Amino acid sequence: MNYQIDAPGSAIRTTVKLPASKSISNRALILNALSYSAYDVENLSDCDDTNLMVKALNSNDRDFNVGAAGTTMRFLTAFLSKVVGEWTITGTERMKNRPIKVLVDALNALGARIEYMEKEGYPPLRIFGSALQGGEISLPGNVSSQYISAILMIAPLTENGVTLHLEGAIISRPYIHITLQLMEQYGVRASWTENTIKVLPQEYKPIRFTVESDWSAASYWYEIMALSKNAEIELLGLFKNSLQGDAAGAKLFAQLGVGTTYTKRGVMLKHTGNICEKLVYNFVNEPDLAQTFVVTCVLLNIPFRFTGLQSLKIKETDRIEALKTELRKLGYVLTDRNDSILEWNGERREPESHPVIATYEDHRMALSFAPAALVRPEGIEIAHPQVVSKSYPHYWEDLKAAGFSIRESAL
Ligand SMILES: O=C(O)C1=C[C@@H](OP(=O)(O)O)[C@@H](O)[C@H](O)C1
Ligand SMILES: C=C(OP(=O)(O)O)C(=O)O
Repeated sequence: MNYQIDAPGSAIRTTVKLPASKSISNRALILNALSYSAYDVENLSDCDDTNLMVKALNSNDRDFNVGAAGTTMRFLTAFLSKVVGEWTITGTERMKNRPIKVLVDALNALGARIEYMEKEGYPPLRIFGSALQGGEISLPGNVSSQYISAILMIAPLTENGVTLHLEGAIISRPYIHITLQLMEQYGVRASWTENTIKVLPQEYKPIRFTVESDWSAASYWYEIMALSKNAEIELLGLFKNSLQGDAAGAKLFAQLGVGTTYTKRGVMLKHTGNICEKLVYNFVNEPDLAQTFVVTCVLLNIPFRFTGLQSLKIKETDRIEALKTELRKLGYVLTDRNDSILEWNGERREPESHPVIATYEDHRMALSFAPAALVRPEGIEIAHPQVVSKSYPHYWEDLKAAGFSIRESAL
């Protein structure tokens, strides 16, 4: 099934209840389990990745399938390695090609026993859970921060605590901060100096915890605002002092003419008319925002140079290739370099007469391309639109409520 999406017939005036952050939801679920909390996490995300975590933590099975959920795969691997028993964990075909060696090596060095069931370095895994010794180890910080978050959350429950020396550049750093801040809210302190994070043996304390709205999901509404001539959009449940690194999207969108006013219940977006001539930015701290800004910039005809994109190659799909291929269909020629830089200097070619945007089982492809309907008189057709459920299940309903027309079309 495809969706044909067309722009609203009149000005957009909408208030959106965003999904809750899946990053925070999945951490809170692990910390709730580790603190033996009797409270439910409030305002938990209803997205696939969080539902998969809930299902795994509440099941009596020994074999887990976490689908396409990266955080669920990585966090559960660490969690299960200290739960006595024998477990297996697998996921989608793509998940079986997303590397996990750095995490497995690190956990094994801390006393775990984890084996590969198929390909060395990749899921599925067999985990022989037991009490963990902990200790002092080095691991690369430049592949995925999720490995680091996964280890940190179980670190206080090891016999000797854990000291992590992070080698190389540290990518997705704000996600490590989210982990440490949530651990602190659950009563555990860690120290982070330069490239070393140290967690002593400690106990978690159960707390009542409410998840904030998802700043990554908010970015698609900022994109809609940037591409609209006349719109007023209110996004509920977002705060200036967010735990999420993707809150940085608000400042960056200011360069694309979108102003943010913080209110008691969220943010109001307004047009400012101040638009940069070229956008240059390093996305190493906010990799999930890259697709939003790439698509917004080309559609606004703003050349860009985006660096720090190295982790995009191992996400739900190779996002650098996916962006290049799909934007080419719309007539934009992007170039990439060193697997980490994506640029557009304004080069165009003849667009396809009836492009269909492929989504590669990547929610962010559908989420970031749908707003293109606002600048294309013929609208935009998106393949496999159901992929959005990975992080934002009610996206299409929210777009309809804002006035977009969304019709099913056959493949
Ligand atoms: O810890 C997290 O919640 C996440 C960390 C990031 O991954 P990497 O650390 O692999 O870049 C991000 O892309 C992902 O969507 C969520
Ligand atoms: C990369 C993402 O998720 P994950 O790595 O958790 O699958 C994402 O949501 O963009």
